[in-house]
Amino acid sequence: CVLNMGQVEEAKVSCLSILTYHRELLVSRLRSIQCILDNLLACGFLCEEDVEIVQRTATKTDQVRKILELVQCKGEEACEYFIFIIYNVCDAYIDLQPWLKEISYQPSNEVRQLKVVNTDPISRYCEKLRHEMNRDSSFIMSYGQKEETRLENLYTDTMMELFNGCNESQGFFENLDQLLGEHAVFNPQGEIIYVVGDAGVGKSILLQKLQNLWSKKELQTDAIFFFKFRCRMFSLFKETDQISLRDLIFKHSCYPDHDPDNEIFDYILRFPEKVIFTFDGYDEIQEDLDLMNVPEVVSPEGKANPLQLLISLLCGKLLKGSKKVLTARTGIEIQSKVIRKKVILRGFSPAHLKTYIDLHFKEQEHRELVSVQLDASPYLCGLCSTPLFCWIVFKSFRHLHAMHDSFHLPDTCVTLTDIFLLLSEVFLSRLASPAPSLLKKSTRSTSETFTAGLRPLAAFAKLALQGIERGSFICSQEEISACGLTEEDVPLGFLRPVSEIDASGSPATFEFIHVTLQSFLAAFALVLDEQSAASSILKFFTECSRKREPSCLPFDVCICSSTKRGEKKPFAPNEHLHFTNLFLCGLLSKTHTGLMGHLLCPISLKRKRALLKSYLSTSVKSHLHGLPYYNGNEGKRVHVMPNFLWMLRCIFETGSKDIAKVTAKGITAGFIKLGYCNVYSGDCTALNFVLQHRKNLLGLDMDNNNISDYGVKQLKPSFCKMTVVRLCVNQLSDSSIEVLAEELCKHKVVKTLGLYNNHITDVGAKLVAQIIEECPKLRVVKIGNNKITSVGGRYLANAIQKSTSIFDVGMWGNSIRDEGAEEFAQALRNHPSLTNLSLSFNGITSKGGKCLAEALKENSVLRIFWLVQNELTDVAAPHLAELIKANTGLSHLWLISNQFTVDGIRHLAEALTHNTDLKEICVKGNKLSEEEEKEFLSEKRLRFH
Ligand SMILES: Nc1ncnc2c1ncn2[C@@H]1O[C@H](COP(=O)(O)OP(=O)(O)OP(=O)(O)O)[C@@H](O)[C@H]1O
Repeated sequence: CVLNMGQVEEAKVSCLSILTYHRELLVSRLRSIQCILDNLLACGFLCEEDVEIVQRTATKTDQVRKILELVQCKGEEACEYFIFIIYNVCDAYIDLQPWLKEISYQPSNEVRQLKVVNTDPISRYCEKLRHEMNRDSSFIMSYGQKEETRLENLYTDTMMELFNGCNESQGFFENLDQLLGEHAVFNPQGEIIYVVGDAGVGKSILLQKLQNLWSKKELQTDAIFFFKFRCRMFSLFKETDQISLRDLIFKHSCYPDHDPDNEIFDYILRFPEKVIFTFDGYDEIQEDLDLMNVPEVVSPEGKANPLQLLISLLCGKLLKGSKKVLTARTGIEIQSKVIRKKVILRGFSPAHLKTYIDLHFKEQEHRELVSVQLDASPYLCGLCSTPLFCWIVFKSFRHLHAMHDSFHLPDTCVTLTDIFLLLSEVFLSRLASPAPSLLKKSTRSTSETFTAGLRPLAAFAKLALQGIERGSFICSQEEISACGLTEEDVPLGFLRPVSEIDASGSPATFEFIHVTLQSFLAAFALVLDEQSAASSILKFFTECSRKREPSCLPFDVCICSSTKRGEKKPFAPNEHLHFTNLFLCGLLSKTHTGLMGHLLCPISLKRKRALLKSYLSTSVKSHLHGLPYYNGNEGKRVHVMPNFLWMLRCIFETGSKDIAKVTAKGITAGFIKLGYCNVYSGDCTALNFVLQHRKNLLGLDMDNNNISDYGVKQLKPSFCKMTVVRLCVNQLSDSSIEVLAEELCKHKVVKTLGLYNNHITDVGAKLVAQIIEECPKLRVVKIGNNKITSVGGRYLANAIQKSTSIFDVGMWGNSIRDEGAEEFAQALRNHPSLTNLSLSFNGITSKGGKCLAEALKENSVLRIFWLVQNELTDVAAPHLAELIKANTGLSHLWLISNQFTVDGIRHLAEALTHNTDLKEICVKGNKLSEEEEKEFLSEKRLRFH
């Protein structure tokens, strides 16, 4: 080995003297003594007796001293091997790696021949973690335990949309590695990587994929520990339970088998950045906030209630710097200051759905059959963009095929209730003897399957309801038996064992395979229950309609708590209750009277249906009446709340035209704002179901949702009434614009069309141009941040030129460049109505700028012109100056972030002296120094800030 210490000139220094020279450092920094001893012993440098002597030494530092003494006694070879162990097992000797660098250590060829076995507790623990993680994450649960599918055979990417602290979309992740990295961090002080999404959108599977990649060392991260927790586990502890962070990690995640000196935990405390935590399902914690009255935990050694430990971890009071991914259902808000980055899962895109079909169905014939049926039903496609629903639908296809030899879903319009009924039918059909394989025909109809399975179904339903009422998603063996379920019933598929807390080997607790299934079964229990008063079916409606403050994480000090003390389950999210209500509506719908009539007494069924109908009609009326209306430019407007969406979903699920009519009539405003309401494509069918009964025209703002092309297709029949169509930030592609062009041009009532931040290309731009040309009332078109080039720019400019109504056009963030700018210049010459135009972020250079400026001299209507962040230079300045001098009536000119220098700006400033109409030119972010800007201080209309 080579010692490079400056004073010694590239000379070979013996390892023995290195050990002498650096003795002090080694004594203070060397940990994991056992691994050194094991290897020295295995290679014969030490004998058993030596090892015993070391072990008998009292303190760690003395042990190191003893080892150094021994190896130095044994000679140069032993000393070299000693250093080689440190070099080889770098994880365990992380503190000594800089030292190895400092001495420029390179192992000699001789020592390389010797074997080093990593017996370091930390490394062994990491291996165990990876091994267990791999075992636990390799399969996706399927129907019952027997039919598990390998994760890699079914996992399909989903859309992961990024958001900043102001909840503005920042685009999409391309791969999972980006989740943990620095990409899209909007708050470096925040500790939580917050992943939210609707029920069944794939939050747990995303974490599972992350775990699986890490276990195979395929995740780009240097984290060596990974602890996964499900938040529902924290509900299992008693209020009085106190545990330490060590117990939380070791006893409830993965236990270290060999760690006599507690090195692993020490290491975790010292290097929290080496740790990844995933906490799945924050919405499932049902604890009372009062717990948080206990003092905050900050000591890693102290004991505390597990929930409090969780909060301390999440806030960074414990293990600050560790990576923490927290998932929750949409709607659970936590304060931005603890969030590091935020991701919203959007489910399968059409391309993902195609991949998923291919993974799910091996036979080409089946793939085609499924695709054809999906293509025929945008509603079904919308449902299938949620992976859970997609999985059930596809499983049902399979089941139908196996049982009835058919490959068709029963109805063209499938509701969520239908989907969960299908799933239950599949489970219950297991009770029957397998269908004769040759004939492949099932002798049982759906109602026969349900009637035959009524006993276990009712028992599962009761169990589910009890859980929902208690706010618990886990049930014990006793509860299962108490509901009348037998050992044979459990494997039917509704339940699965909870593995994490399986201490004795046999799982003592179970959970429903999915919370949404539990909600469905709870609704079933409400319908089937003939003991309680009929009105008890409405109990969750009452609970959901109770006014709540927005839910907030109970982060004691660092996160707001908007709830009153003492209220039971103050922050308990009620989405599963909403789902229960929704399924109740479905089960009591007219469509399912036939089936339900077999399962409970017809009089009782009739009473429940009538009760539900009358409740819904009354409550929708009072809900609409109570909404805050205000007057805007477009007349009476209303901004509806997410609860309204749930109401729409319920109404659709009932299939009742009467209630839909009542609702349509109750919307007295001419403009509904449904922005940021988490509307997904499937909701559009519900909306359309109601809107088709509306007589008057309506403006609809659905910006910032997740509607996608499927949603637009479902809204098709409603566009005839729409004066305002706002679908900005909604994942729309050109096929949506096709639908819009067809409908809007047919009815010609549209005044505002909002489409910014979608995926529209030149093909869509041509269709928007058609809408502009053919709709004489259209005033506002926002089509910024799409993928339009000069080709699409030309279509749009031509259409604008012909329109006499168009007033405001937003075209920012495309790439129409100079060619497009020239077309717009043509359109602007003498345009009679266009008052506000944005061509910002469009790659326009001075050439395009010149054309625009010249054309605008012949325009006296345009007031506000945006050319922000283009490539205009001083070359364009004289032309803009001419325009300014022409005094056309332009009042605001935005030239932020172009490439003007002081010379160019001088032209503009001089021109301004000839103009009285221009209120301001904003030239912030051009190429002027602060010193240069001072020259223009006297011209207040030239703004640099
Ligand atoms: N990326 C994916 N690829 C393939 N299948 C998926 C994917 N994501 C989800 N699924 C399917 O959907 C089911 C439900 O997903 P998951 O449990 O992850 O949803 P979730 O968002 O955690 O729902 P919840 O909020 O209700 O707990 C999975 O069991 C799986 O069958």
